[in-house]
Amino acid sequence: MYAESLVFTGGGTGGHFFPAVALAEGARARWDRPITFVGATRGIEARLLPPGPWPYELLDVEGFVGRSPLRTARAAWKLFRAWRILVNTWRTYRPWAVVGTGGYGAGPALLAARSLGIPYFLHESNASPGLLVKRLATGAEGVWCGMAEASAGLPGARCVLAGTPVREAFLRDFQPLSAQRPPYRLLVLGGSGGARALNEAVFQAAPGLLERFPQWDLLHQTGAGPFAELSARDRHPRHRLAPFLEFMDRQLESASLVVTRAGASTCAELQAAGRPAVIVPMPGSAGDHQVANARAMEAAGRARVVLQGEGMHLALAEEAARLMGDHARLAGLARGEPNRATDICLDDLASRMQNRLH
Ligand SMILES: CC(=O)N[C@H]1[C@@H](OP(=O)(O)OP(=O)(O)OC[C@H]2O[C@@H](n3ccc(=O)[nH]c3=O)[C@H](O)[C@@H]2O)O[C@H](CO)[C@@H](O)[C@@H]1O
Repeated sequence: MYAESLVFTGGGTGGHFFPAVALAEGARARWDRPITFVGATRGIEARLLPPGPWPYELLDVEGFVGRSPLRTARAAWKLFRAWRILVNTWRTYRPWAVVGTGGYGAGPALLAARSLGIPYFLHESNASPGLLVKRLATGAEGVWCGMAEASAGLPGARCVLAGTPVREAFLRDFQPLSAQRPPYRLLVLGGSGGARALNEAVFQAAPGLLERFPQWDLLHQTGAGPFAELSARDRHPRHRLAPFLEFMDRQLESASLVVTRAGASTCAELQAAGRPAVIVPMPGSAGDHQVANARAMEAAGRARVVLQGEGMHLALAEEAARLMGDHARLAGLARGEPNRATDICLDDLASRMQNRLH
């Protein structure tokens, strides 16, 4: 399945997996070349790849960041084992190129590509690059950056400012906010794994908001972990819960206001769909990139930012109420913009691969 194929690798979290899906969808639309995926058995990709259109291989690897010395050693051993599996296969069935979007799921394939001299490309969504991208950037044919700031952390790399690719379903016109009719939808997103602190704040803020705004309902994505416990708790009759949402393009389209974390893909999707947001960035993300993402959305007039901390449910309720009660203010934050990131990345890939032939 690998011979002459374009391999996509990235995962662990949705923020690393979905940009790989977006790029693979773009590549499928452009070229005839076989596409394969490599990911991790414990990443979100293990749940979302089957029964998709692409052949894939899942390897037993885990993350390094923030682990004890013992777990770091175990992660290193697993990475070595997975790398060896791919190197052995790829010596015979050599891929054409490898595209990695980061996360621990991308480690084995990118390292195997480097060992065998297979051209590889990287995508970094965040303002401050992740561990894997930092280590592998100088040997990459191209490093596609979601944000201009990322290139400062990647000296010597061939960086291209691309933005963060979104899936095909987001590359279309979205119904404008002005066409919506009641009931209006407040959508809460905690990122691919959910966000416990945000869940708590929403549970505290929701009853007051829903009482005050009878034309609104609330759909709250909790994350798979907290879902069962939260489902057992008392809540307002118009406060619905879901562990994970499929078809995010449609979920955003039917929302009038989104309360969310600031993962790079979520920000790119909000922008593509043109939906206003109140963003509560995850504190302590690497290099504080979520705060940077959230501030960039605010500076572009697409969102309001509430920082996590004591009493944040009050600030969140106040900010949400201000928007829910004033459609003109809400519409002012609905600034859609088509996403061109996939084309920028794949144009670069095509030209670099072409140059290698000459
Ligand atoms: C805890 C952690 O490591 N978080 C990181 C992770 O977050 P996370 O995985 O939450 O990142 P993003 O917000 O970038 O992406 C989430 C993706 O999952 C999709 N989705 C989410 C929820 C859902 O119910 N259904 C669904 O399809 C979204 O549409 C989006 O495509 O990657 C981001 C991008 O590198 C980083 O900025 C975050 O700091």
